[in-house]
Amino acid sequence: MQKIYIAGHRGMVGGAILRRLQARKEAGEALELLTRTHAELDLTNQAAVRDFMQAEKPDVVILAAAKVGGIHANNTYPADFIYENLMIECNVIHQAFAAGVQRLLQLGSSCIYPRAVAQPMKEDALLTGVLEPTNEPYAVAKIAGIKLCESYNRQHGTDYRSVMPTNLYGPGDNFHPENSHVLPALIRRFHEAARDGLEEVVIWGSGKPMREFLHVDDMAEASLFVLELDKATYEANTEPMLSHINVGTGTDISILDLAHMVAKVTGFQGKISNDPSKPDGTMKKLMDVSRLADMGWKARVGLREGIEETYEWFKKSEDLRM
Ligand SMILES: NC(=O)C1=CN([C@@H]2O[C@H](COP(=O)(O)OP(=O)(O)OC[C@H]3O[C@@H](n4cnc5c(N)ncnc54)[C@H](OP(=O)(O)O)[C@@H]3O)[C@@H](O)[C@H]2O)C=CC1
Ligand SMILES: C[C@H]1O[C@H](OP(=O)(O)OP(=O)(O)OC[C@H]2O[C@@H](n3cnc4c(=O)[nH]c(N)nc43)[C@H](O)[C@@H]2O)[C@@H](O)[C@@H](O)C1=O
Repeated sequence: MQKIYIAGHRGMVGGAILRRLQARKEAGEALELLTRTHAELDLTNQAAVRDFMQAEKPDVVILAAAKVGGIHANNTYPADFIYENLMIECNVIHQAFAAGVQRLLQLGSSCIYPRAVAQPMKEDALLTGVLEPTNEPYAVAKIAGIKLCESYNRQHGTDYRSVMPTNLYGPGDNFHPENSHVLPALIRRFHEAARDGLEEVVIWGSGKPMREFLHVDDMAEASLFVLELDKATYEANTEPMLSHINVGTGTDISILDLAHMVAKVTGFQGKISNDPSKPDGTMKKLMDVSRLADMGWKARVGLREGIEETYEWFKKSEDLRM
């Protein structure tokens, strides 16, 4: 029996990972799935995390809990983003180690890479330049997460791995009008405009930035794929001080083209205009996904198909976190 703790199981990614593992358990795999809500266990509380890890002693930890948000939230609450994410990572990774956990997977983000860097971005672009200012505090915390895992591996011989997702979306996303990422924000805004017969929808910034979008089910599958690679394969495809693995689709789209796609899916037929007072952020951040592809994994869900599915979920869901 393998006991797996999924931190952040009520979030978009943690929820998708939990669903996959639950399905495997129902199919007969010997798994014990351990979860705690934020209210039951605040991961920024060191003593609470220590007590939990010591009491439960999981075999494997999946760290999908984090303070997460789009460009506006990152820019408006930088202290929350750096403090909470550093605390969560330090507590979960250190207390997992102290409780004897040998295997751990943590999720970072594509924003760890410098803002002006060769595209597509390879794993070895880490720490080669200046970060994008709109999310620098969050990115610094995510880089610390990678370095925590590498340091425990080097000093203590643990097997702690990191995946770096591109921009994610799908069922369970946060559809808050200001604090969410672009795709859920646009789904909600275009849906409401179509429903209310509005003539115009405004998108933030110039519409020119390019973004790469990965469906959360693909992300959950990739997370478990990396976690379950045998150690020799993982080590042959990474380096001790460059141990993270990019996860993405390898293709991107402009925000304006994305807006047109969401308009089509939601049935909005009016005008799309821009609000140049809002930040563009990084102009391009396309992942080089060859490390993962060489190990045998690639994304499956197409963007249009994924948006249609997410839109159906959005219309049915009563828990939109907004
Ligand atoms: N969404 C995206 O586009 C991307 C996400 N990622 C990374 O993927 C991971 C998962 O993100 P995603 O699923 O989208 O985020 P969500 O916001 O959907 O989920 C995060 C979860 O973490 C929980 N959480 C946050 N703070 C605490 C805390 N102090 N104690 C306990 N639980 C806490 C949240 O609970 P509650 O809501 O109750 O606070 C929530 O359930 C994160 O590491 C994120 O940085 C990386 C790239 C892109
Ligand atoms: C995943 C990644 O997410 C964040 O980075 P980001 O990619 O810049 O995030 P975003 O999804 O919020 O925006 C993408 C683009 O889209 C534009 N845009 C248009 N209209 C809306 C809109 O209505 N909402 C939002 N949020 N953006 C909009 C917006 O101006 C920007 O040009 C990081 O902070 C960090 O958290 C991180 O790692």
